Amino acid sequence: MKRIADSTVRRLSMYLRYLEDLDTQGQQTASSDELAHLCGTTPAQVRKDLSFFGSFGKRGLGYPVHELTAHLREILGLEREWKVVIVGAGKIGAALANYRGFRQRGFKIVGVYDNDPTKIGKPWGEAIVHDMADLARDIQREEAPIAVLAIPSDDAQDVVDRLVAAGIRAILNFAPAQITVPPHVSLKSVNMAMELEGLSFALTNSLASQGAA
Ligand SMILES: NC(=O)c1ccc[n+]([C@@H]2O[C@H](COP(=O)([O-])OP(=O)(O)OC[C@H]3O[C@@H](n4cnc5c(N)ncnc54)[C@H](O)[C@@H]3O)[C@@H](O)[C@H]2O)c1
Repeated sequence: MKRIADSTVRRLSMYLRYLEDLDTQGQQTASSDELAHLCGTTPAQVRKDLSFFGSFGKRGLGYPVHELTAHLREILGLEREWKVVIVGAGKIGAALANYRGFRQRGFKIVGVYDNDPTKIGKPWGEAIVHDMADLARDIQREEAPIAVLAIPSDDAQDVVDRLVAAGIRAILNFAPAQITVPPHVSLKSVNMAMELEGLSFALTNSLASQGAA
């Protein structure tokens, strides 16, 4: 498998969302111009991104919406269900566990874990909070490949090491900590403050360019 940049994968997810909408509306084809316009990129970028994965669409006719939707779902590995465990039954963990969009897109939360004795065994939304002591056993029994980490930074690396030892292959990390994982494990860290800094940059530069005009 060729190494595909994260930015390309993010755009594929975005193309997929718009294509699903177009498919639901019964639209048969979509041009690279249309996809670029919907996704805030350029037609050349759309063609380049999609050309990584073979030749879709015919020149002048655009991309077949239904077929490309199916291809993108396959490329992104969304043809199957992925089991997910959440570590940290706090505010972020609760928001994630209650988000129905994950289930709709094929991510099934199979367990929520915490080390707080006042939370363990208590109902938590539709789930029950499990003891960290059961984490490794449950991951192996469920064959869950994905973990979401929603605990404070202090223990983040220790918990990641436990997750990796238990067989987890991909981690979505919310803790603002520098985490390391072995090469066979994929790690994505979410940082809302960095996203806000991106917006701050965009605002600052658009204000600067308005001022310069
Ligand atoms: N990525 C972002 O943009 C973003 C935004 C807000 C918060 N955060 C971070 O997300 C994390 C969770 O935030 P929160 O507001 O949900 O915190 P919270 O205090 O509400 O919940 C944290 C939970 O983790 C549990 N916990 C602590 N240590 C544990 C361990 N070793 N094993 C298992 N469970 C453990 C606690 O008992 C608690 O239930 C924090 O690291 C926070 O800084 C990230």
